[in-house]
Amino acid sequence: MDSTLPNPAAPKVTVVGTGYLGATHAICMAVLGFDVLGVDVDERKVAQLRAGKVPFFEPGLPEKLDRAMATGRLHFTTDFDEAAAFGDVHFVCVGTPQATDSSAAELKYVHAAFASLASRIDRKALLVGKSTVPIGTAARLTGMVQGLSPAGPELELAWNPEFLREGFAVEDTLHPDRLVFGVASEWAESQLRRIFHPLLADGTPLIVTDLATAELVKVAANSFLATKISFINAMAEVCEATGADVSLLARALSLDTRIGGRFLKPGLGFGGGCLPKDIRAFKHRAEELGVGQAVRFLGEVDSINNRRRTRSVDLIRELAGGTLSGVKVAALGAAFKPNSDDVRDAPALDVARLLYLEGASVTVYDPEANPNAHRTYPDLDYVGSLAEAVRHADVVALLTEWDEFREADPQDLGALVAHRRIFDGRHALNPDHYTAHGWEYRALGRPYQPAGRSGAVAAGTTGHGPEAPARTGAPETGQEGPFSQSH
Ligand SMILES: NC(=O)C1=CN([C@@H]2O[C@H](COP(=O)(O)OP(=O)(O)OC[C@H]3O[C@@H](n4cnc5c(N)ncnc54)[C@H](O)[C@@H]3O)[C@@H](O)[C@H]2O)C=CC1
Ligand SMILES: O=C(O)[C@H]1O[C@H](OP(=O)(O)OP(=O)(O)OC[C@H]2O[C@@H](n3ccc(=O)[nH]c3=O)[C@H](O)[C@@H]2O)[C@H](O)[C@@H](O)[C@@H]1O
Repeated sequence: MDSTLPNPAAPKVTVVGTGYLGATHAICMAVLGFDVLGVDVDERKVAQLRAGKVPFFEPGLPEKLDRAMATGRLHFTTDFDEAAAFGDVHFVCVGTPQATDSSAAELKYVHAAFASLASRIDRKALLVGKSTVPIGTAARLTGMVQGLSPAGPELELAWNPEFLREGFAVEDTLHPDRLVFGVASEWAESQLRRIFHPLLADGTPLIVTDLATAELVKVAANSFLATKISFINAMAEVCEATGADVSLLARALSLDTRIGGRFLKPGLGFGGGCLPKDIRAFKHRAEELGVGQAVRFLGEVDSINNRRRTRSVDLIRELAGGTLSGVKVAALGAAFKPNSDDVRDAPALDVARLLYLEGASVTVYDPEANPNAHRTYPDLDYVGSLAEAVRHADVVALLTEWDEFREADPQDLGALVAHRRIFDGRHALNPDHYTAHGWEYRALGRPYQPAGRSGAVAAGTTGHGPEAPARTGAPETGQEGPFSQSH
């Protein structure tokens, strides 16, 4: 597929909501050859995008934005009149965060975006939801938009859920594992086939289904991923009670090709703007539908995940000698995962906050997320380098597994700290490297390793740390083992 050639037959598309998902979608659509108009209510964001700047950290996206802007096919606006007149296919990518007063999804942005478009569209057109929504939303929106639009039933609705991962957003958009079209008519399907033709021609598997199934595929996928992570973290709890080692357990499990190693990495658990709120909203919606029992386990998945955060604080307190009061902790990482500046429901930042609330003096360093973290928790101390963070630290806590932390030299770090004590919240380090340099090492679900002693297993068999290539030994071709970065 040559994605640089303009496609004269391509419809013009608008993308409403230019956050993590929408900006990526708009930019990639332009790269694929479409004329694209990105629309947002946030004037600052639109101004940044117009100036050729991606408003968040996403590897590879700035280069794609440059390329798309250079073609003259990509524009941004806050004007819905312009958006309604621009094209005949409109993608909606606005946020669906957790409601402030319940575990349900907040749908007011989705309603506003669909209403803003529908009330202005007076001809045959397709509105395509990409936001993650509770099952039944698309059917309800269909009635709403057709009632609002001068075009009436000529205005159709489809759902095209998105599965991209932050940190890999460009790759996942241009080379997705699958496409899902939730449609109510052949015409809607044909429009989506036209738009996604470059990816379909590339062999991307396609599932065409009804609106409800498309909505459900998305929340079911995120629920499965969250459950897999909480499963291994539940095993970590059992390991903590028995002296077993969850790292080796995960490795052994992952070698069963039916289980696989992806999303089986133990540690601080899942966060971000999607998995936590999506499992809660799904459970809430299932209860409304009278099938709450079917997904009751998602409450347990959530609880296991949250317990990892408080357990991390316990281990850091133990490392500090029993109290956190007045203890200087270097918190390495704030983002919910590496290669992202997103701190929404970030386990790392949550642990830093809990340590601070217990009286620790917490110094946070994240290579990209400091500004977002500072906006979220201004009380914590933020510094601009790893060295500044660890200087005079009583305990170092690795909370997000950025390469910079994985690759740090334990001897160099040791020269800066007050005490050589490290908590590895992401199973990202080789314990033996640290203990050999006089560090006390603690990790969730692993036996205690005092300074100067090797672990229960020889380095190299654990698959830990930078020495173990991410994919080595992974049982599924092209997939990561449980010890690699959480892709
Ligand atoms: N972030 C991700 O990696 C993925 C997100 N999703 C889903 O996509 C949706 C969006 O998520 P994010 O991009 O992360 O959220 P975000 O918060 O980064 O972006 C949402 C954008 O929508 C804009 N917006 C709000 N109301 C609007 C309106 N009425 N008209 C126009 N723009 C409006 C906001 O100003 C913001 O720029 C959510 O439903 C999420 O669950 C799905 C897959 C991946
Ligand atoms: O709906 C969404 O927005 C997206 O949510 C997740 O993507 P994302 O949140 O970007 O990040 P993940 O790579 O899934 O990681 C989520 C969290 O799980 C943690 N994780 C991941 C894998 C693992 O083995 N262990 C683990 O603790 C990560 O550290 C991170 O905090 C899904 O992977 C995407 O398919 C989906 O589109």
